[in-house]
Formats: sequence, structure tokens, C-alpha cells
Amino acid sequence: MSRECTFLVVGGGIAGVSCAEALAICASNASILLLTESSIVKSVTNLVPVARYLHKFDVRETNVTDLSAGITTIVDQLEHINSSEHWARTKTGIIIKYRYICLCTGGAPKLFNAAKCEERIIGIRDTDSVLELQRRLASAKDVLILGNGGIASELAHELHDVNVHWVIKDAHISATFVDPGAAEFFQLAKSETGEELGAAAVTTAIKRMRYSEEEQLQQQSKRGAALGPDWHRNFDLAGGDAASSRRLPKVYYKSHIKHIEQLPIDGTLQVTLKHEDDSQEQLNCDFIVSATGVQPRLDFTTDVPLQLAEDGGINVDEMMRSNLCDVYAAGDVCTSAWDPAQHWFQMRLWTQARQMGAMAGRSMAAQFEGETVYQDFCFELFGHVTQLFGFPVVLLGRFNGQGLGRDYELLVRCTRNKEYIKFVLQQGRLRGAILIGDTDLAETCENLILNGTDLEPYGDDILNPNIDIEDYFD
Ligand SMILES: Cc1cc2nc3c(=O)[nH]c(=O)nc-3n(C[C@H](O)[C@H](O)[C@H](O)COP(=O)(O)OP(=O)(O)OC[C@H]3O[C@@H](n4cnc5c(N)ncnc54)[C@H](O)[C@@H]3O)c2cc1C
Ligand SMILES: NC(=O)C1=CN([C@@H]2O[C@H](COP(=O)(O)OP(=O)(O)OC[C@H]3O[C@@H](n4cnc5c(N)ncnc54)[C@H](OP(=O)(O)O)[C@@H]3O)[C@@H](O)[C@H]2O)C=CC1
Repeated sequence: MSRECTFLVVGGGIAGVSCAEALAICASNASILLLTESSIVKSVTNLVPVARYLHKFDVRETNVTDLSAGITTIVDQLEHINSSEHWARTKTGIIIKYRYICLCTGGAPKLFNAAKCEERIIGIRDTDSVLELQRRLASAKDVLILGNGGIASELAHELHDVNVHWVIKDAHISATFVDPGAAEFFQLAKSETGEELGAAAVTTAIKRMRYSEEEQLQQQSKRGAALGPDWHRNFDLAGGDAASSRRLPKVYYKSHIKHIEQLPIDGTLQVTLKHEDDSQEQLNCDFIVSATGVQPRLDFTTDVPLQLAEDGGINVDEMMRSNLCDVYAAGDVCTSAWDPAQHWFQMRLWTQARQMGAMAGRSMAAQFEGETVYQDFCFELFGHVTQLFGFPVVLLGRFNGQGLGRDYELLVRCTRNKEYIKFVLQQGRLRGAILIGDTDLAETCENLILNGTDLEPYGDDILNPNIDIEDYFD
């Protein structure tokens, strides 16, 4: 059996669907085919602007047949691409002749490797994996979460009726997203949940510090698309030990797993942790959630090797082109290999999957129509809107001083249990910000970063709670 199309998009996650939708707008007369291994695809809904270039949105699961008019679909798996002859073959043997192809095959959890105990180590990616987590939780008393990024932070907050052992390499929680100050803010808020907050609790503190000082202070399914914002709202993540319901997760800082052994009697895992000071500690758990990042998914072959980045992603240029002729890539499967703008860097997130998918769609359409297209403005500024430990969080620019070396200052305002605001300043200019709580500062920060406004003359007043900085600069 064979099919023919102008544009072939592979993957029904947010990148693939955004790409196909952009094509349906920009090249409405061309044939667009979406090839995806699951009949459930993801699309963006309820897009709400948080600032000029920053949006929050929900992700909807729909059946492939409900996609916009102009997009036809095949539920199958890509097996091989012959880029020289412009055709692809699926697992069931369908040959698809295409003019342009975009690979949006996402990623898979990069699991902690422990020989003989694999069966008790799980990752979270799609609905199936959460159902598996739920199944194991039902009879579990102790769970070990390994990793310190998005998934670990969400699970540490959401799991209940189970003892949570959270093992992290760093000196503070949620290190991929926040700094030690924000981590402490979250932990305090979590431990005080339900308690009455006294007057002292809402005192605001402002602190400015050099980076180096701060450093001294802290010594149906088939495999489907990745889950997304608020996925845990749809699942009850209760364990099998109601007695532990109110206990906070136990965090093992600066630690890593040295050894795991499965006990013969009941299959429990006996885990030996090694701490930074070389001391060791043993704990038992029913299973481990390895929340240790993603690796790009490339379960197909190509006639000419794809050029991959160090992290295993397909290298793409600013037009989302790979090294193969007329082969594009977007989302978690790709790695940006262009010279990034001053305030942008790649993180494997919904937002970027959507932006890259749409960019690939526009870029392919322009190539087809013989038009010129420029890289979208969204790649000028890193922006991420999320929720952590029940708080709204906005991350902008180089929010953790990424790539700034030691040459920057931090200005922090913190109101316990209410808000945490951190400005990353370099030579008086705002280079990044962490905004936790309902701060209403996202758009102002976005402008300050993009305009490179000199904030030196305002000193610490820039975060003075009695001064409305929105009025100052709008
Ligand atoms: C638990 C969890 C929570 C998350 N929470 C957030 C969040 O709050 N905010 C945020 O910004 N990001 C979040 N992310 C990250 C976000 O989900 C991903 O960055 C994003 O979904 C990537 O989209 P994608 O389209 O590139 O890949 P995916 O969503 O993985 O989609 C890839 C698609 O390709 C298909 N596919 C793969 N191989 C083939 C093949 N050979 N043939 C055919 N089809 C194939 C898959 O079935 C899938 O449909 C979360 C991720 C996880 C796992
Ligand atoms: N709210 C949100 O925005 C959310 C986003 N996501 C996204 O989903 C994807 C998957 O999430 P997640 O798995 O949490 O990935 P992340 O990349 O967010 O975090 C992975 C964490 O695991 C650590 N790690 C890696 N290898 C090991 C190891 N062998 N032992 C111990 N720790 C290790 C990393 O440390 P180090 O960095 O030092 O290597 C890092 O702290 C990510 O792209 C994430 O951004 C997920 C959930 C929520």
C-alpha cells in the first residue's frame, strides 16, 4: 500500500499537532498527513496571554480524526526514511511519498539503570505510565523518587498516603527550575499548609547578593504523547498507607544511589545511598520513580545518518531543518543547533514544543511556496509558565543565571507563603527572573529584559513592595 502527500508530520504530541496546524494555515491547498502511533493526539486549548510573548494554556487530548480540516492521519509507526528518494515506510509496510517531512517523535524517560531491579524502576511519560504508577502505589508504603526536575517536584507534592523518599544530587529541591531561596520558600509553604499564618509570616524581605556570596551561603492505548500541565489533576496518586498521609517527603540532599538489591521475601528494594561526605545510608522502598530526564526518541532508521547533538537530539537550525534534505524536526526530539538569542535557551517543555512545531510548519510551507520566512520572535526570550508546589511560577530569560558565569547580581523579594521574586541582574540590566505567586510582574519583566533597560539608578527600590514597578515602567 502507498500514500502520497506534500507534507508528512510524524508524531501526535504538541509539536507534531502544532506543526500540522501551522501547515494547514500556511499551505492550505497542500496535502498534509500526520503519522502517529497513537490515535489520541494532543492539542493546545485555552491559550491565555500572561505577558506579550508568554502564554499559559491547557492541553487537550483529542482523537486524530477530530483534527482540523485539511489534515489527514494514519495511526502507525514510522520505521524508515529514505531522504534521498523522499519516501518513508511505516511498521505495517505503508510507503508514504512526501515532499517535506517533519519529525516530532518526542522523547522517552531516561531511566536510572540498575541491573536485576529494572522491573521495580519506572518512569513517567504518558497516560499508560501514570496508570502503572497508580497501580503500584495502591499497595505501596514507601516510594523513592530519584531526580530533581519537573516530574520529581510534581510527585513530591502530589503523592499521598505513602512515605516519599526524595533523593537529589543537589543541595536544594527543584534545582532544574529554581534557586535555593525559592526552594526554601516552597518547603516552608508546604510544611505550613493548613496552619494559620501569623502577622510575622507576611513580612517582606528584600536581599541583594553577588552570585559568589550566594554560593558561599549554601554549601488505549499505546505509547502516546507526553503528559503536560496539571496531568496529576486527573489521577488520584494515593499510596497504600493512609497512616503516612500527612507526612512530608523526606529529602536526601547531595545524595546518589550507590547500590540496589531486591529482597527475596517480598521483592522490596533495599537501596544504599551515598552522601556527599561519603557517608552511606540504607532505606527500603516498594519501587523507584526515576524522574531523571528525557532522551529523544528515534525508533526509526534513515538512509543517511541524522546529525545528532550530544544529548541525542536531532540537530536543527533556526528554520528547524536537520542535516537531511527536506527533513525537519521539532519538539523534544530535536536540539537547537543555531546561535541562540541572548535571552533564550532550549528546555524540553510544552511551550517550546508548540513554538518549534509551529516554526517548522511555517518554515516548510515557506520553502514549498518559495517564500522567505524569519525565525519567530518567541525564540528571543525564554519563558515558561507552570505550577510548582501549588504556586503559579513564571520563569523568564536566564532565570537561574544560566550561561552568565559569575558576573551577575541577584535581587530577591520574598513574602512568606505568598510570593518569591528573583531578579537576575547583569551590569544593571535584567537578564532573567523567577516569579512565584500572583506577582503580576511578568509583562514588566519581559519588557525590561527585552529592552535592556538600565535599572542601576533605581537600586533596590526596583523590588520595593511599596513601589508599583508596573507603573514605573509601563
Ligand atoms: C509527566 C510530565 C509532565 C510534564 N509537565 C509539563 C509542564 O507542566 N509544562 C511543560 O511545559 N512541559 C511539561 N512536560 C514536558 C512536555 O510534556 C514535553 O516537552 C512535550 O510534550 C513534548 O512534546 P513533543 O510533541 O515534542 O513530544 P511527545 O509529546 O512525546 O509526542 C511525541 C509523539 O510522537 C509519537 N511517536 C514517537 N515515535 C513515533 C514513531 N516512530 N512513529 C509514529 N509516532 C511516533 C508518540 O506516540 C507521540 O504521539 C511534562 C512532561 C511529562 C512527562
Ligand atoms: N512543571 C513543568 O514544567 C514540568 C516539566 N516537565 C518536563 O518533562 C521532562 C521530564 O521531566 P524530568 O524527568 O523531571 O526531567 P528534568 O530534566 O526536569 O529533571 C531531571 C533531573 O534528574 C536528575 N538526574 C539525571 N540523571 C540522574 C541520575 N542518574 N541520578 C540522579 N539524578 C539524576 C537531573 O539532574 P542534573 O540536571 O544535575 O543532571 C535533574 O535534576 C523535562 O523536559 C521537564 O522539563 C516535567 C514535569 C513538570
